[in-house]
Amino acid sequence: MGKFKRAFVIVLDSYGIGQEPDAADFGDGECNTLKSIVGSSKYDTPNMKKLGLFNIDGVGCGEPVEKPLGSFARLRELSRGKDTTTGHWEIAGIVSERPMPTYPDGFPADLIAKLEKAFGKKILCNKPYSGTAVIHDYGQEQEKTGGLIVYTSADSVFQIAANEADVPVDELYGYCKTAREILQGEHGVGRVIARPYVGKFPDYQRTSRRHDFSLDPTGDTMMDALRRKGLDTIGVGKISDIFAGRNVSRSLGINKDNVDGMEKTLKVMDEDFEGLCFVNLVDFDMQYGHRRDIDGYANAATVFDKQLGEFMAKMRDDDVLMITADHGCDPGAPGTDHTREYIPLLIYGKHVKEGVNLGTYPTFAMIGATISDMFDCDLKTKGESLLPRFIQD
Ligand SMILES: O=P(O)(O)O[C@@H]1C[C@H](O)[C@@H](CO)O1
Ligand SMILES: [Mn+2]
Ligand SMILES: [Mn+2]
Repeated sequence: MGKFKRAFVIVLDSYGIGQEPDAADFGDGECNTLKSIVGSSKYDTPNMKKLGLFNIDGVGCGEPVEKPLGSFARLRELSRGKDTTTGHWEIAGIVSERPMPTYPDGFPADLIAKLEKAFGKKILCNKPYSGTAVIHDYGQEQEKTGGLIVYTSADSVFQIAANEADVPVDELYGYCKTAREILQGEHGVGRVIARPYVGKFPDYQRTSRRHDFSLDPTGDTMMDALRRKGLDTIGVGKISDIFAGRNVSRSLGINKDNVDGMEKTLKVMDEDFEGLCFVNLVDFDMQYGHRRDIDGYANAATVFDKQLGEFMAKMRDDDVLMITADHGCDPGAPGTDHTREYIPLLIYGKHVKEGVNLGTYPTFAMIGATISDMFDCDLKTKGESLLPRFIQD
């Protein structure tokens, strides 16, 4: 066994650090999620700062520290997408050369007809929409007609929203599974997402029983490589959903919120597993990024940073921590969609050199390649291992 026994990879969903050179191809101009939240009075992340967050190439905000505790890098996305599935798959090693289908004008009529027949229900809306606005605007029609609210975004997603009082969650999951089977090939959207909500007009509330039904990963992932050697691959939050469950040896399930996700992760630290603990903290994106709530996002970053302090204090000598993201969702940008941004990579542990600026790399898959290298596995990926550059001899 090499120097590392447990690798914790924590994805702060949508925590981008500045627009990528090809941001305009994705409809984005100047954008920088980190810069937007650093400006808020709610933002205070001493631990991320100590690790070297503001020492990363081009972050363009915050104060760099003299002696960062971690090694750090800026990663570019090679895949042609700026969504959660594409981003997590690339972190794990897969570069998606072809963009997944998106529907800026809604889903085609013949596809809607096929889905309505399969559901036995009417489809309402069928437009790109913000998920909180769509239930406000269509919730009454949903109650009156018993139809299903279908909507999308700039991402490759097919989202179904319904009031739990009319459509029990398990029934909603059933419709999503049916849609997943139909939405393949040319219409193989990255995710079908169940969006249950409760309440009466105009006070609807989305519940935490969101569930993402992803496409099967289209290439080799770091979980596949680690499982080929019988190592553990634990998922916290929606990691298992994002990879359609493939080679996630144990899933701790959807988090109630980020605090719950970090509490679960802190508990995993008491276990003697060997391999990867892969964590997604989605509130940054879902609760604040898409809602363009700068102070909310900044406060979530501050709350996470406190739990990060607990995590760092609890690490063992043969642990390694990587903190990263999967795309941007700049709360200071126009609209409500993701933004095409570089992601940060902070690496910390007893066997990790302090203060090494690893620079900028062309793909998120550097992470998957590095994890595979740490455990002497054989991941097939375009990423290259950063291990030789930061490992403490
Ligand atoms: O329902 P909302 O507006 O939160 O949907 C967002 C848009 C993204 O495509 C989806 C997955 O991140 O969440
Ligand atoms: Mn995401
Ligand atoms: Mn999102």
